[in-house]
Amino acid sequence: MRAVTDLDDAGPEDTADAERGDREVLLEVDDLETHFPITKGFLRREVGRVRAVDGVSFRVRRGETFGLVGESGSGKTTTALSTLRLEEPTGGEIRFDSESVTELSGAALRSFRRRAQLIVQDPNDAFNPRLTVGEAVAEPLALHGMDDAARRRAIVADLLERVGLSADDADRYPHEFSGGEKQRIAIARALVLNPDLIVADEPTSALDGRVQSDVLALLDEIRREFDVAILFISHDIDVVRQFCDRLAVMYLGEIVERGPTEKVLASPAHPYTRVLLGSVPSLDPADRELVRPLTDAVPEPSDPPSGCRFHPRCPEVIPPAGLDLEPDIWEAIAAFRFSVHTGELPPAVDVSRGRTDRSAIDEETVRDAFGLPTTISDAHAARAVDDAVEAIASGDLEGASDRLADAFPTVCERDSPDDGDACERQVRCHRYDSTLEAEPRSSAGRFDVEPDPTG
Ligand SMILES: Nc1ncnc2c1ncn2[C@@H]1O[C@H](COP(=O)(O)OP(=O)(O)OP(=O)(O)O)[C@@H](O)[C@H]1O
Repeated sequence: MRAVTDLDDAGPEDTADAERGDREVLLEVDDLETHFPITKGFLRREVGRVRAVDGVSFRVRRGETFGLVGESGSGKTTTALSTLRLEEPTGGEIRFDSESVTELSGAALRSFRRRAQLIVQDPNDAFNPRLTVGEAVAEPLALHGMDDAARRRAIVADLLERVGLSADDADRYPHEFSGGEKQRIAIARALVLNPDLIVADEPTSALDGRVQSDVLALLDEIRREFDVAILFISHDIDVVRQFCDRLAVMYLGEIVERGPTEKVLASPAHPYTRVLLGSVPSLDPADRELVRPLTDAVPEPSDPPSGCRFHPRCPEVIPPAGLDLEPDIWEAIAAFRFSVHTGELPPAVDVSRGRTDRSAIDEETVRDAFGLPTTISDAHAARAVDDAVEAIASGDLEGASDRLADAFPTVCERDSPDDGDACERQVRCHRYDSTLEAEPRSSAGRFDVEPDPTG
């Protein structure tokens, strides 16, 4: 497996990050797997599994912010909940402060949960409307045995002030506060047991822009002041960029790329990371190429694609060995192949919605609709494309799909890429596999690697 490493020397702004990077590991997650059974009928027979989290590994160091980013449905929340054992993992290993939490129960599990707190997305879901703010924030203290009411009240008053509210707010009720204020109260409650880790699941996505930044700034301040690590979940790579020391990009239950935030975002190595970045206008410097996926629909985690899960959408899917094609011609053929395979057809050839008449579809329409090149230099490829075009024009989608699959096999469909060695940056992509011919196209390129002891 080829490795990716630093492009830049550390600048002064990297110093604090480097210091956090030297600290010991707090949370280790190895090969985490959380599958949900799909059941059918009266006897609830298992007919399949949603592979929400499927072999995820990462480390969070003391006092650092680690971001998990990915589209909706990629498995971020399930990873967060499974890490805290609020959802039962179906496989893998979790260690916190060097101790396994995978088998904990009873008092030991409660003690772990005291040290690892959760903040949820919508602060409206976080509070019992019948408890005052003071009671809500103090509740964990009482549950964990602090009987002295005056002491509880003093701790709550102090925390409310630290999160930018007033000690008097303790006597008010949650509905009297705005969304941003409620999220501040949730942060105070998460801090009350002095945790080592806060898992923040989209803590700002239910809030408006300005309030979002305030809450992020507060979380950052809290992290410094309380020396607490934060596992930060977000679909918004821009927010992760502002807030996290390191990040991992998730796609369909797997981590596809992981590394220091600045480096991953300056030179994203995995094609999916580049697609994700290309879709964020605010991260789009003039020279950032817009990388589009070959197909749009995200497959179901109950039936993920074989090999690399991103391959049917990957603009850098590896061509079959021995095929003599320009990269852009191959990309057009690959887009054709996977659009036909997934049934994501351009409107001009899609008869399924009744808007297009089959008799109006001839071979030229098919070529135009898929943007296929008029000349393909490789005779074998040209023949296969002609055959598939003809099959589609005559209404035989399945025949076209089979012909294209036969003619254009790819290692990305056949084999799962591995993560490579534990190094500062990890990329799960065959283009980083030194046993294959395909070069990575990313500006991250191939470099020697500083091994990362924390993985
Ligand atoms: N309890 C459950 N039973 C069955 N499927 C589930 C369950 N919880 C989550 N899933 C499925 O697992 C997949 C991952 O969901 P998850 O909520 O972890 O993703 P996510 O990246 O956090 O997305 P979002 O940002 O939309 O919450 C989705 O397909 C989801 O429908």
